[in-house]
Amino acid sequence: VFSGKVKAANVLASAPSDRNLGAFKELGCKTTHCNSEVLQHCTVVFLATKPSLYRGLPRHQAVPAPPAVPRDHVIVSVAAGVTLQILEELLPAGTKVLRVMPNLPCVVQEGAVVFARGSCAGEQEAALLKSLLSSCGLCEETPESYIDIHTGLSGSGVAYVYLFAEALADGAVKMGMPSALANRIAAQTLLGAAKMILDTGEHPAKLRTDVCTPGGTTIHALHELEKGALRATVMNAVEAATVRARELGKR
Ligand SMILES: NC(=O)C1=CN([C@@H]2O[C@H](COP(=O)(O)OP(=O)(O)OC[C@H]3O[C@@H](n4cnc5c(N)ncnc54)[C@H](OP(=O)(O)O)[C@@H]3O)[C@@H](O)[C@H]2O)C=CC1
Ligand SMILES: O=C(O)[C@@H]1CCC=N1
Repeated sequence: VFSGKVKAANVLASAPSDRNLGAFKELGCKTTHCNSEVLQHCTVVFLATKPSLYRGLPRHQAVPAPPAVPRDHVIVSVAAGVTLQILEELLPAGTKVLRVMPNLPCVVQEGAVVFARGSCAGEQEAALLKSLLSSCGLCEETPESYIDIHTGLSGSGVAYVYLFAEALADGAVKMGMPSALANRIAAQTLLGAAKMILDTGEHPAKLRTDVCTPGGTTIHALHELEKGALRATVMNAVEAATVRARELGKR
């Protein structure tokens, strides 16, 4: 909607309450509390409920679809861990289904999204989804096995980055800088560092070395981060979220 690729008036969002629907209304999207209305009016349907909702559902009933999901519909799930196999078991046979893992910065069109397609979804559905989601940022089709890893790296990863941003700013506050300024500078530091990786194509280790003046400030700071095992801790975090995503997929 933000990119202009989809007209807000052509979007119909459904949820039991108005908790999240207000944001859709503000954008000019239509809303309902009746899921089957979405199936009636829309051919591309995103399932964005919590993964736990899929657990224990009887086969072929993930979508209350009287009488079934029509053959021209494309169903896209964003639920962490919920596999294509589970989705295909839950949906009527022959349903074109794709599985996506987005991350929060999609809302500012700087997201990182990967997706994989089910056995009945072809090139056409993959191209449609890629075209829609490319407006949210980087969007790649990958083997399904990468989706849980992407969840640990990026879906959840933005939260680790926020924690790091908060810690950077807190360090500056400790040293006497006002919090609002420290937060803005911490965010710009992350943005600039990320842009350098993407624009130069350099490995982060090379760029990090470039910042380290011999005997200077950075190497003293990096020594502290190594003593705190920052790298091993972050690797453990990615692993923990990936393992959890795999658990969420178990029925
Ligand atoms: N948060 C994130 O950064 C990311 C989340 N995800 C995935 O997105 C999904 C949603 O997570 P999140 O946005 O955090 O959770 P939210 O609770 O904000 O959103 C879930 C929505 O599902 C609605 N809902 C619940 N039951 C039904 C139902 N039977 N039919 C239709 N809608 C229903 C809820 O309605 P109501 O508003 O009435 O409660 C709510 O609006 C999860 O599967 C998660 O794994 C994936 C990537 C990133
Ligand atoms: O925490 C979660 O389970 C979801 C999936 C990725 C980001 N948030």
